[in-house]
Amino acid sequence: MFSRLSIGVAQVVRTFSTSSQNNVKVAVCGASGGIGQPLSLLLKQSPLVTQLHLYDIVHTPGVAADLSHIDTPAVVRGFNGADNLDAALKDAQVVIIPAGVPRKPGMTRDDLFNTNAGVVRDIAAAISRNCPKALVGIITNPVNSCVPIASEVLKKAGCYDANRIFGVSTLDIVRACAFIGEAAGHNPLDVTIPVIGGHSGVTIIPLLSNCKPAVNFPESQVKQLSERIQEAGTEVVKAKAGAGSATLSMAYAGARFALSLVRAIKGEKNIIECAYVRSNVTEATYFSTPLRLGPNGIEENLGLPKLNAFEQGLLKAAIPELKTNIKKGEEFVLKN
Ligand SMILES: NC(=O)C1=CN([C@@H]2O[C@H](COP(=O)(O)OP(=O)(O)OC[C@H]3O[C@@H](n4cnc5c(N)ncnc54)[C@H](O)[C@@H]3O)[C@@H](O)[C@H]2O)C=CC1
Ligand SMILES: O=C([O-])CC(=O)C(=O)O
Repeated sequence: MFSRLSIGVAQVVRTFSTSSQNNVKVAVCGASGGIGQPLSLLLKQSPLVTQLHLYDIVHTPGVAADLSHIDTPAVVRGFNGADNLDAALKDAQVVIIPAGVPRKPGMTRDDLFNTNAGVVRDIAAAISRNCPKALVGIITNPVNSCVPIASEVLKKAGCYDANRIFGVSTLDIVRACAFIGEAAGHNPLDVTIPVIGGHSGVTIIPLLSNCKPAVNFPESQVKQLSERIQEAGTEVVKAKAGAGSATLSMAYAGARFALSLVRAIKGEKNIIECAYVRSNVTEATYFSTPLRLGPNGIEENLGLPKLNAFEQGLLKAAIPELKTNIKKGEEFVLKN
């Protein structure tokens, strides 16, 4: 069930040596939220994490006390309020950020910019002070703008390393595998597919032509599946009817991505994930493509997979939107 997450079942957890020299400290910023809590649970369940720091502006003492009673090796500490942000991040090797407000029906991800831009800016500034070498995964929306925001803040602080800053788009891949698995009659865990571009509407580019095992859907179904993957976040926002956006599937996807970073830090080879990163693959200066991960973040950007005519059309539609989103993030840091 958890094969994509690579987290241990109880037996694995119990046999894991806590004296491992490969300690990995992970910090979650926004740990008390709809994503933050189940994400922190999945990280606590993993034998790969040895220290788990939970930061939020509310409720972290309770979340940390609760999780700390789970019989796995990770030592859990809660950090509440802005005064404790620096301590939460001190020497973290992986920082995952689901802090900020989610969408309500009728909103776009870009409508979250005004609230969430400042949240990401302040956390990025704290990263520069306390853990400039951390691998950072940004979940907060709008991801397309928040990654440029964090990058500009780190540049200003003189510690920017493009290989270490990731926009987490793993949920798009998880959804693509689920929907294609269902449509093709495959176990979704056997499906792999790159989803490239960004993380909002038309900027999400699923590459069904690169799906493994290969799928042979009629054109109309390829279009319908691609649009469903692009609009899947909105599908959840509508179904939750005012109670927020995807949290549980995002926690699953976020844990998978965070644990891929942890495994890379521990020296595991050939870990490939798509993520939204600084890029020269297209005209957009940030773009998600498959990446080979290593202890220092991106080891190799595997570039643009081969696109068919339909997918080239999706790419063409995505670029102007991505450029606008990126510019908005960069200008925010210049002015604020
Ligand atoms: N990248 C992706 O694929 C996805 C991204 N998201 C985004 O993730 C974000 C969080 O979503 P939810 O967990 O559902 O929201 P939520 O409202 O349930 O939780 C957000 C948490 O962030 C905390 N927070 C707010 N300001 C903060 C600050 N300055 N410092 C630290 N913590 C702060 C809140 O106290 C709250 O606990 C949203 O922006 C949402 O749009 C959601 C789903 C998928
Ligand atoms: O749709 C949203 O607002 C949250 C999100 O990014 C997703 O579920 O993909």
